[in-house]
Amino acid sequence: MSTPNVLDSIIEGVKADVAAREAVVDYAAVKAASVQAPDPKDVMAAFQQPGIGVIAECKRASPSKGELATIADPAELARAYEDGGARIISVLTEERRFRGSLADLDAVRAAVNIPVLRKDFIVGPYQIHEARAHGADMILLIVAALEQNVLASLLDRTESLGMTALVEVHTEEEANRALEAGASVVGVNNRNLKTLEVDRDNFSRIAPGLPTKVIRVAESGVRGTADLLAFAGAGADAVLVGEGLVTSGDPRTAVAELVTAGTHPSCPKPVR
Ligand SMILES: O=C(O)c1ccccc1NCC(=O)[C@H](O)[C@H](O)COP(=O)(O)O
Repeated sequence: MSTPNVLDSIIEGVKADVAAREAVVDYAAVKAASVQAPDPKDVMAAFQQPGIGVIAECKRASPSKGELATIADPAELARAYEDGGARIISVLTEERRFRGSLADLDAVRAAVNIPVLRKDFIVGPYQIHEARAHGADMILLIVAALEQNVLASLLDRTESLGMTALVEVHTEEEANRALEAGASVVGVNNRNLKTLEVDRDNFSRIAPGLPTKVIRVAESGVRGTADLLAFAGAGADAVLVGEGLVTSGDPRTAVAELVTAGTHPSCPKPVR
C-alpha cells in the first residue's frame, strides 16, 4: 500500500469537515445564502491595475512549518495589507493544518474593500456556495486535487456565481488541464503540495507556456522584493505571499515594499 502524500491527507480531513458542516447547514441552505450575498467584487479589474499585484495571505500555520504567527485579529492584519497596497487578500480557511476558518474569512471580508480569496482545498460545489455566502470574490481550485470533469464543473459554478477561480498548477501537464477547463487566472505554485518542497524556478518553467491572455500568479516562496522581481522577470502578473508577510512583524510595510518594487519603472511589466 502506498503512503498518502500531504495533499491527500489534507483532503481527507477537508472532506470530513465539509460533511460535518453540511450536517448543520444543508446544501439547499448554503446555495440560497450564496445567491443572497452582496455581489462579488471585480477580481479581473484588480489584476488590470499597473504593476505586479500582491495577493497578501492571512496564514496562521502550515503543514511545512507548523505555527507561523499568532494572528489575534485577522481584520487588523487585512487592513494592514490593504493599507500597504495589496490588490487581493487571501484567507486560508482550512482548519486542521492551517488553523484557518470561515470566521477568519468573515472578519477579513468585513474589514476591507478589496477582493477576498477563499484559500482552501475545494472538493465540491458545497464549498463554492459556502465561499460566496461568506463574501468571497475568488476561490482556489487545485488541479492536482480534482478530476478533469470536476475541475471544469467547479470552474463553471464559480463563474456562474460571479466569482473568479485561481486555478493552481504545479506541472506543465496540470497547466494544460487548467487551460482545457477554461481557467482565466492560473497560479503556478512553487511548492509541491505532495512533498512540500519549494522550488522558485518552477514558475519560470511553466508560466511562459501559458497564453498571454491568462493572468499568471506566482505562488509560494516570496520572501522579499528580490523574489518578486525574479517572478516579474519570468512573466508574473501577481505574486501570492503568506509566510513572508505574517512573520515580518510589520505586515503593512512588508506589503508596501513589495508593491513599491512591483510598480517601479525598472520592474519587468506583465505581458499584456
Ligand atoms: O504552505 C504549506 O506548507 C502548504 C502545504 C500543503 C498545501 C498547501 C500549502 N500552502 C498553501 C500555499 O499555496 C501557500 O499558502 C501560498 O502559496 C503562500 O505561500 P508562502 O508565501 O510560501 O507562505
